[in-house]
Amino acid sequence: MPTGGGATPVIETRGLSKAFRRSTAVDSVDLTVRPGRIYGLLGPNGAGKSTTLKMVLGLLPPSAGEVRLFGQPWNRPALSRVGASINGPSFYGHLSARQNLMVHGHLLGVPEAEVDRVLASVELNASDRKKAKSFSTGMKGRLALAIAMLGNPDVLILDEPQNGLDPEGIAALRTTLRRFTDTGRTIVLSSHLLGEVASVADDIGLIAQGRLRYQGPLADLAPDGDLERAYFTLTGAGHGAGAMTS
Ligand SMILES: Nc1ncnc2c1ncn2[C@@H]1O[C@H](COP(=O)(O)OP(=O)(O)OP(=O)(O)O)[C@@H](O)[C@H]1O
Repeated sequence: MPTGGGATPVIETRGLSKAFRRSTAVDSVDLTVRPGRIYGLLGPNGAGKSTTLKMVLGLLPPSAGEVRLFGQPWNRPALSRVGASINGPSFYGHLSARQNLMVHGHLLGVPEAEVDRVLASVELNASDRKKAKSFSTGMKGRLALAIAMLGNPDVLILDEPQNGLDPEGIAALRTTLRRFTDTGRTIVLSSHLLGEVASVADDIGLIAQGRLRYQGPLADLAPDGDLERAYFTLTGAGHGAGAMTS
């Protein structure tokens, strides 16, 4: 597996900040996401994860700081190399998985064969006519992932992709994500669940109250192996929030 040690970061933020009227959601965050890695952006509810990812994707303008993509200042053409799923699955409920992908594929100019390849990679059945609105949470998640993967992006940005999945779904997602990064590509995913991020990520960015409290390999987050204690120490959260870590 590539480690991306000395390679140009795929995503970098420097001093990235976002102030809303009443609060600072993201406060001078310096992310460094290296190629070939699964980077887990971890933090409690309201920590600033989604806001950070939205600024990386150009969906929200930063109040201060900068985003670099593939070693260049943020630019829209570079986004064609980035697939994303933000704010939960979004698709046409009255269409099947394949029909949904065909719509998105058409917009991206993606050939039909690519649609079928992506469907297969998330283990959705191309001939299944079931409508997306009646999908299980796991199937909806796989469809959202497939939409993000269309067009063969170099980077996937996924906001809480494990939300609502059962252990089997999380294991299947892990396999799909690992297959993606095995070819040198990169994933950034956010989660407020320590256990879920720890089960997939190579690197961790731990954010709390808008500030980055830790960034580096998962293995170095808690050298003594006690991830939960490290999480609470770094986020300043009370142990009353223990349920959020499993
Ligand atoms: N459009 C907005 N207007 C005002 N405040 C906002 C807006 N979007 C987010 N916030 C606030 O910014 C803070 C960070 O929110 P954000 O959604 O980035 O957190 P998060 O880490 O993704 O949380 P969660 O795990 O709950 O999704 C929160 O206090 C939130 O209420």
